[in-house]
Parts: sequence; structure tokens; C-alpha cells
Amino acid sequence: MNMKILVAETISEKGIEKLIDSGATVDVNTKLSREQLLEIIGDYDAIIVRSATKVNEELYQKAAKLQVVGRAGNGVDNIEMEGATKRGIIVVNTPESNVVSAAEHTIGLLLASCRNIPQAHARLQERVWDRSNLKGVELLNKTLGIVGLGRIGSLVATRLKAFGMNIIAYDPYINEARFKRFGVEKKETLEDLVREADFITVHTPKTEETMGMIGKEQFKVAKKGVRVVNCARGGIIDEQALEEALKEKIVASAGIDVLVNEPNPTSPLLDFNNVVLTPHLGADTVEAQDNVGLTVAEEVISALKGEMVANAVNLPTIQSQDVEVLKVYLWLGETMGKIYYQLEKEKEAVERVEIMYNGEVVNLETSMITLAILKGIFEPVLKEKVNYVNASLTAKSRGVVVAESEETAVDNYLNLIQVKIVSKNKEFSVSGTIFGKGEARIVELNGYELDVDPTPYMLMVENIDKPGVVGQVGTLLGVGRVNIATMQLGRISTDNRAMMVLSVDSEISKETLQFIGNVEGVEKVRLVKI
Ligand SMILES: NC(=O)c1ccc[n+]([C@@H]2O[C@H](COP(=O)([O-])OP(=O)(O)OC[C@H]3O[C@@H](n4cnc5c(N)ncnc54)[C@H](O)[C@@H]3O)[C@@H](O)[C@H]2O)c1
Ligand SMILES: O=C(O)[C@H](O)COP(=O)(O)O
Repeated sequence: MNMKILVAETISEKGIEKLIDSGATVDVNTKLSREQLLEIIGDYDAIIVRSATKVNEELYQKAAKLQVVGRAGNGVDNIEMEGATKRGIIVVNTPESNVVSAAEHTIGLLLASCRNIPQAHARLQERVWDRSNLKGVELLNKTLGIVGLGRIGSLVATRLKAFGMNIIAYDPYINEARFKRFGVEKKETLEDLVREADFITVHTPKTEETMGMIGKEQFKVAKKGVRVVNCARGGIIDEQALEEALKEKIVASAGIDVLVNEPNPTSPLLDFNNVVLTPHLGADTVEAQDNVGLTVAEEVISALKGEMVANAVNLPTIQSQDVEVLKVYLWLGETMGKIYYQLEKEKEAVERVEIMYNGEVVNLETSMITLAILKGIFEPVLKEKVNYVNASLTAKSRGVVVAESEETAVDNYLNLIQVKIVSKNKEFSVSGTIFGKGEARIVELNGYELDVDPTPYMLMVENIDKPGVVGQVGTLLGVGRVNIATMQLGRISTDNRAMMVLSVDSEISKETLQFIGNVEGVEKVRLVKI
């Protein structure tokens, strides 16, 4: 693979080896200053970062070749998504790879802060046998309040249940079933959770809504002596409010892995003896880093090759078991878009794209197929890069309305994708299906029923349905030394019109196309290349 990848933060050796094995040029440079990074990023097709590098507009403007941002880890709050999406840059992360380590670290911080373990260790290192000032508390029968019952929150819940804790959680974005599945009591409001909890741990992403969500107001209603943990993102528990609450002894202890001003150790929390701090070590285990490194390497390589990636942050989420099945649908979708572009030479600006998904296909991530169709339609027209990442944005910015609908029942096929492309004075329709183990077929074109196996070169001829036309087209192709592989005929008898689609083995010269266009009865001739 003739690509250049910059690894700008530390990832595991296994990950680096995987990248090198792909044939790409891999530069590992984790000591770059911001200025140096901006100076060299223009040379790279992909960059791999962790949480410390800001991948933002300033960087994108210098990164003319950049196609992929690999986040070796979970949180993507250091990556500006809009800038990436509009440029068609795919952002991938490894959301599953370090969650066990983060959950275990959360529990480590909780236990360490409840039992004064680091403080006791420090006293002993001072050669002081201090058994009187370091009394802790048990977890048994206490109430743990989890804010955010996602991947890490739920792992913490199941583990701390084994400690005999009563677990409550606040997460308005997940359904009741998930609370039940983890044996967690659902709290309707954050205030309810804060009032009841003996321990609070936050596991939400960093968003406008979550920053400071445990703050002054929450500490006013919290139990006196509450203990808190933040192993998610600095500032989700407001640092100043926590400082006040520690001073007022509302908070008895805190375990903190993440700070607002990372990597600068400037937080007011650093001055408290009852706060146990670690420098963002949640994901720093051998196992997590091996997982993360390998996963991000695989994803970056796939994305650079234009293959589908399960964890593309600025694309719809695809279940990993669906990736293979979806591939052929994406190809079909893109092919249908390309056929439109090449068949409709007298193009008018597209106003509306209507896509109807019928049958089994509705069980897949159809929004991804929609992106493929849009890519097929717009890619040949636009000079700028159109890919899965920015196809939807491209349609929107051109004022194209995209309407999708789904129907589980369908006649004659197991699955059928019907696309209607509407412009001011015209409507174009194309339908496709997948047969058996992944064979794509175009089964309708502008009302003509067909059964076309799309091939790299297809001659599409629309004509008046009368004897002799097919023969003459065949003869002219022969004269032009073009070999015909297959032929399909579709007819609309009420209109006395027909369409023939011939798969041919090679390009057809302009001259031959012109001769075919001159055959009596032929109305339209197009060579479609897939
Ligand atoms: N310290 C570390 O090294 C480390 C390691 C991994 C992940 N993380 C961080 O941990 C956090 C959780 O990661 P995850 O993989 O569990 O994420 P996740 O996406 O699986 O779960 C997050 C949960 O938060 C919920 N949520 C979002 N907004 C909310 C709100 N306003 N109120 C309540 N709930 C809300 C979501 O519904 C979701 O269920 C992230 O911030 C991630 O960056 C830190
Ligand atoms: O979001 C994450 O994956 C964790 O916070 C780990 O971040 P890191 O890769 O900088 O350790």
C-alpha cells in the first residue's frame, strides 16, 4: 500500500507491526511539537492519535492528503468531527478495546480512595506506621450511583454488584431493558441519583451537556460524606465545585483519573490528601493497549484501502457480523448511482432521491447503502472528493432531499432496493436486488424489467420495439471488434419500446457507438462503466 501513516502518540508495538505489514510507510513520532506536527501533516494519508493530540480545523487545513484519523482509544472529544466529515476524512476509533481496563481502573480508584491506600503507602515510605488516621469505609450495602450506563458504566455495575453494592444509574438515553439486564435501578433524574448515592461514578462522554454535570447544585443535595470517581473525562465532575465540596467535607474522598487541563498538572484537586489521582491511566494496561493498537491499525489500513470499517465514528455504526453482507449491497447501491449518472446524459440538477428498501435488506444498516447510492450519483459530477463520509453532507449542501422508506414485505424478491432520482422535468428509476450468496442484479431501469449482472462495461440501448434492431446492434459491435458476454432485453409493450443491456468485454469506440445510434429505431445509446 503506497500510503504514509503518522503515529503521533504511543501505540503498542503490535499495532505498529501491523501497520508496517500493510506495506505503508509508517513514521512513529510521538515527540512532535504542535508546530512540527502542523509542518509535516501535509505529507500523510493517515494520522493515529490518542487523547492528547487536538485534531482540529487548524490541522485539517494543513493536511491536504489526509484520508483517515485513527483514534487509538475510545473518546473522540479531541477530534473535530465536522471538519473531518466535510472533507471526507474518515475518523475511526476503538470503542470496545479498553473498556475493561477503564472499568477496572474506576474500581481501583474507588477502593484506593475509600481505603486511603496511596496515602498509607506514602506514610510507610516515610517510615511511619500510621494506623490511626487512615480508617476507610466498606462498599458492602452502600449505594453506588452510576451516571452513564454505557459500555464502561455497565461493566462497573456488574463488577461492583459482586461487592454487595446496591446499584442505581442515571442515563436518559438508554431503554429500561438495559437497566434490567444489569440489575440496576433506573433513576429518572440526576438529582434523584445524587440524593441517594453513597458513591458516584461518571461514565458519560464529554459533551456540552455532560461537562460540569456533577457541580455545585449536585453537591448541595448530595449525602454528606459522598465519595466520587471520575475516570471518564476531566470536568464532567466540575473541578472547582468538587474543590469546594471537599473543603466543606460534603465529599469524603475522590478518585480522579482525568483532569480538565491535561496534560498540565494544574488542577486544584492535586492539593487534597483525600483525593487519589492518576494521570489518565484508565486505558493503560498491557491488554488494553495491545487491543487498541491492533484494532486501530486494522481499521486505519481498511479505511485507507476504501474498505468498510465497523468503528467509523462519522459513519453509521455497523455491527461487525454485518460488514461482509453489507459490502455487496454497498457495491450495488453505488452501481445504481453510477448508472443514473452515465445513462442520463441530458442531466438536470437532482432535486430528490427517493430510496425504498424492501424485504430482508431492512435488517441491515440501510443508511449506509443510502450513502453508497449518493456516492454513486455525486462522485462523477463533483470534482471534490465524495465518499461515504461526506456523501450525505454533499447531497444536503446541493439542496437534494433524500427520502428513505422501508417495507418488510416484497413480491418476487427476497430483497429489493428501488431508487427514484427526481429532477425538475424528469424522473429516473433503477432497482436492484441481491440473489443467493451475494450476486447483485439490476432488475429494473426506467420501467424496463431486466435481470442484469452489472459488469465493468455495459452497453445500454433504448429503441422502438421492432424487428431487426437487436441484430444490427450485434453486427455493429462485431465490426467494432467488441465481444458480447451477455444480453438482456426489457420491453414496455404498451409503449412499443424496448431496452437492451449488453455486457461487453471491452471499451466501445465513439465511432461504433455513433453507428449504433444511427440504427433506425434506436433512440438512446450509452456505454456505462462500473
Ligand atoms: N480514563 C480513561 O482512560 C478512559 C478509557 C476509556 C474510556 N474513557 C471515557 O469513559 C467514558 C465512557 O465511555 P464508554 O465507552 O462507556 O461510553 P459509552 O458511549 O458506551 O457510554 C456512555 C453512556 O453515557 C450516556 N450519556 C450520554 N449523555 C448523558 C447524560 N447527559 N446523562 C447521563 N448519561 C449520558 C450514554 O447514553 C451512554 O449510555 C467516555 O467519556 C470515554 O471517553 C476513559
Ligand atoms: O478515551 C479513551 O480511550 C481513554 O480516555 C484513553 O485515552 P488515551 O488513549 O489517551 O489513554
